[in-house]
Amino acid sequence: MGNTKTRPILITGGGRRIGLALAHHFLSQQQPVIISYRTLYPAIEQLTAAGALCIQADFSSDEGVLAFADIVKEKTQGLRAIIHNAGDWVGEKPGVALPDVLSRMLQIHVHAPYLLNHALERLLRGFGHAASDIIHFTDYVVECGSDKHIAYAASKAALDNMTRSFARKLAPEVKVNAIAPALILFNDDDDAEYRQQALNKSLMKIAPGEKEIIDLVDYLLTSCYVTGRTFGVDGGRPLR
Ligand SMILES: NC(=O)C1=CN([C@@H]2O[C@H](COP(=O)(O)OP(=O)(O)OC[C@H]3O[C@@H](n4cnc5c(N)ncnc54)[C@H](OP(=O)(O)O)[C@@H]3O)[C@@H](O)[C@H]2O)C=CC1
Ligand SMILES: Nc1nc2c(c(=O)[nH]1)N=C([C@H](O)[C@@H](O)CO)CN2
Repeated sequence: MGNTKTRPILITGGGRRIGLALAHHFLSQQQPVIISYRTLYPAIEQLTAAGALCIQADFSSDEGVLAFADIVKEKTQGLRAIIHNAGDWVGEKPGVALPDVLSRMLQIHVHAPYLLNHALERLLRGFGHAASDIIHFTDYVVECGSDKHIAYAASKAALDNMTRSFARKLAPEVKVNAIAPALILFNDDDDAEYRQQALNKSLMKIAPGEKEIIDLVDYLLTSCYVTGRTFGVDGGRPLR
């Protein structure tokens, strides 16, 4: 099996919000962490000081994704897990070219996870039954679509489907699951009217914050049986 505490957990987009919270969570448990970051936030220096290996990467091209994978392979012989947190929430808006929206959404939510899972497969294998994990962060809208984020929803739906494909490919050494959040965190520029509208879309009427995701990630990492599944973290939104 190997000591899972020696193999790092790789988190893409670890420089802010959910990815950053996950990185600090694992570091607090003496679990080694590798993160990708695009923007050099102050948080990156803090993560480095806390012991994380922070690798700059822009996944807007396949070359950028594969270059990142090459660096990861130089830095470690094994991975405990890959958490595909990096994502971009872009809607269809006047003045924004539709081909650019579609390719940008597919690049970060489909190309990056697809290429990284293949490129890093070797680092996940060889440690025994259910010894490694891949977790895809999708979205509640995979179930129902979105009239304002069509390309985003389609790209997350592709990522959801890849969860089952990679689960078939990598079992039983590697479990592959998805987490499909609805509102978890607001963005700083969300105004009061938007915030109230968003809260009213679920039964629970809260934006729960990062811990809701962290707790589910912890569960998935401890399972020896669950794979190929998507877990909604959506406050009962489908029932509204
Ligand atoms: N927050 C929420 O309520 C919800 C979140 N989710 C999903 O959960 C995940 C985390 O959400 P959240 O923390 O809010 O995400 P954020 O949008 O706050 O951050 C996303 C991260 O991904 C990185 N990233 C985006 N595009 C690229 C790229 N082309 N190359 C490299 N890195 C990139 C960003 O880097 P940089 O900071 O440099 O731009 C950032 O670190 C995402 O996949 C999101 O889709 C799903 C539903 C709801
Ligand atoms: N990469 C991101 N994806 C998403 C975000 C975000 O801030 N960054 N936010 C949402 C919304 O919270 C949405 O779930 C509200 O209904 C979706 N995806």
